[in-house]
Amino acid sequence: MSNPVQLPQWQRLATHAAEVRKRPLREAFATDPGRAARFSRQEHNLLLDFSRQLIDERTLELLLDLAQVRGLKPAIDAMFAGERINRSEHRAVLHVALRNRSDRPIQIDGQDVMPEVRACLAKMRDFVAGIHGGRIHGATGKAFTDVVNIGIGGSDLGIVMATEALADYRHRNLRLHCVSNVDGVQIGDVLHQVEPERTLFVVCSKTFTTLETLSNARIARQWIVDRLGEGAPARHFAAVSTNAKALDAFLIPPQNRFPMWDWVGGRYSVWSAVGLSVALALGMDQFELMLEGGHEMDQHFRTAPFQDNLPVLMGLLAVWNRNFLGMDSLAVLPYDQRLHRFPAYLQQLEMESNGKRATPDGGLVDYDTGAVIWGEPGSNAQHSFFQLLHQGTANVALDFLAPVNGSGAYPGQQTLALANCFAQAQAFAFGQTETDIRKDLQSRGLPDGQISQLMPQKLHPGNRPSSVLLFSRLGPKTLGRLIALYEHKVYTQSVIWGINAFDQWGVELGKKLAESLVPVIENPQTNTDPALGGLMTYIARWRV
Ligand SMILES: O=P(O)(O)OC[C@H]1O[C@](O)(CO)[C@@H](O)[C@@H]1O
Repeated sequence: MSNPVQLPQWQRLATHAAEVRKRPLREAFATDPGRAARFSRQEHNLLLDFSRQLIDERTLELLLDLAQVRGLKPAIDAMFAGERINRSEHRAVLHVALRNRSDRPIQIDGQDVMPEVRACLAKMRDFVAGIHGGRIHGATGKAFTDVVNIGIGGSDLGIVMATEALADYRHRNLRLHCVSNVDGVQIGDVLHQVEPERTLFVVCSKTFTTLETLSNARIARQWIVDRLGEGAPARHFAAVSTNAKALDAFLIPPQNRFPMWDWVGGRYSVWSAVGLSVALALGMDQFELMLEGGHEMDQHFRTAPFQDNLPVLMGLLAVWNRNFLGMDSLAVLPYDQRLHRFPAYLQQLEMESNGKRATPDGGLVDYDTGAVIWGEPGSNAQHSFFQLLHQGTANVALDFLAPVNGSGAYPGQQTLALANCFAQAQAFAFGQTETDIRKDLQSRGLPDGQISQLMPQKLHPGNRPSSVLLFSRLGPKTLGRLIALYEHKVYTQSVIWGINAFDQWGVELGKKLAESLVPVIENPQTNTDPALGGLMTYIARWRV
C-alpha cells in the first residue's frame, strides 16, 4: 500500500492540524454549547466522549476521508472474511470467529472454522463443569481448589486482566494463580501456597516453545511428581497449544488438551481456550458472556458507519494525535481498581501489534506508528505521575475509563472516583488561566513580584487531549466489548499506517540471544563477548 504521507488527504490533515493546535479547548466549548454531545457516541452501554480531543468537525471529516482512501472498509471486510491479512506469516486473523455468537460461518479458504470453535467451547464447558463439580479431580481423588495458569504475554496478560476485572464474579471454591515471569519468584511463591493434591496447572502456550513457560511448567511438573508420583501429572496438568507434538512430549492426556489455531494471535487469544483459566475462575457462563460482549463490538465495527463507529473513531483519533499533534504516548487511566491490569494488557495489544517500522511489501515507514501505551488506575495515578501530564514537556494523550456504577464492596465510593475522573478530564482540557491564578494569589495577599515569579510555575496550560470512555458497570459483557473495542482500534490504526498488526518479528532476536547466553551465565569464564565482559566478571564475583 502506498505511503499515506503522500496522500492529499494526509497533507490536508497536516495543514489543518496547524490551525487546530492554536485553538484552545476552552474557547471551543465556550463558543459551541453542543460540542460535548456532538463529539460523543454511544454503543450498547459504552459512551465515548471525545469532545476534549483537539478536533473540530473538519478534523473528523478529514480523518474519515483518510480512512476511506486507505481502504479501511475493505480491510475490515477482509479480516471478517478470513483472508490472510497477516501477510508475513500468510495467516488469517480470526479472533472474531472465537466470539462469533451468530450462525454465520467464518471461512478460511472455503473451510468454516466455526465447528472447531464450537467444539472447543463445548470441551471447555465440560472441563470447567467437571472441575467445579469434582468429577475431574486430582490423582488422590481430592477436588481441585487451586488452578495455576502458566503462560506469558498473550497466554497470561488477558487471563490476569480479565480475572482481576471480574473478581466480583469469581467462583467461590477455586482460586486462580498466574505464573509468567522466568525468574522463579512467582512459581516459588505459588507452590508455597498451594497443596499438590488439590492443584491443577494449566500450561498455556500457543507455540509451546516459550522458554519462560516451559521452564516454569517443568518446575511445576517435577513438584507434582516429587509429591504425588510419576503418574500424577496426567491428572494435574491441562494445556492449551497449537503444538500437539510438544504436548505429547509433556505427556498431556488428550482429555486435558485444548486446541489453538495459527489464525489466532497470542495477544488476541484470551477468547480462545487460552481463556480456560478465566472460565475456571469465573465459570463458563461468565466467560461466554464476555464472548458475547466481544461479538457485539465486532458487529458494530463491521457494520456501523464510520462516523458512529467507536473503534474506527478511536483509531482515527489515535492517528490524529500521533501523526498530526505529535503525541508520543497514550496513558490509559481506568477509574475502577478492578481494571488495574487493563493498561498492561493494552501495552501488549497495541505495542506488539503496531510497534512496527516496516510495511508488508518490505518498505520502511517515514512517519510515526504505534505510540507508547502505559497507565495506572486513577486516582492512584493522580498522586503519582499526573504532575508531568499537567505541566511537563512530554506529549501524552489520555484515555479515561470509568464505570458509572462501581465494583467491589463499597460501590458508593464511585461518586468520588467519578468526580476525580471528570475533574481531571476538565483540568487537562481547560487548564487554568493567568487571570484566575492572579486573582487567587492576590486574594491571599501575595505581592506582585512574587506573583510574577510564581505565575509560570502555577500556570496550567490545558489543551491536553483526552477521551472519556464511560460505561454503566463492569461486567463480563462490558469487558468483552472493551477488549474488542481496543482490538479493532489497533487494527484501524494499522490499516491507516499500512503495517501488519499481527506479526511480531522484533521479539525473536532477544529470545534467541537469551537461549545462547544461558550456558555462558552458568559458566561466566566461557564468555567470549567483550561487550558482556564486565557483567560476566560480576556474575562470577557475586554469585553465591
Ligand atoms: O503463547 P506463547 O507461544 O508461549 O507466546 C507467548 C508470547 O510470546 C510472544 O511471542 C512475544 O514474545 C507473544 O506474542 C506471545 O503472546
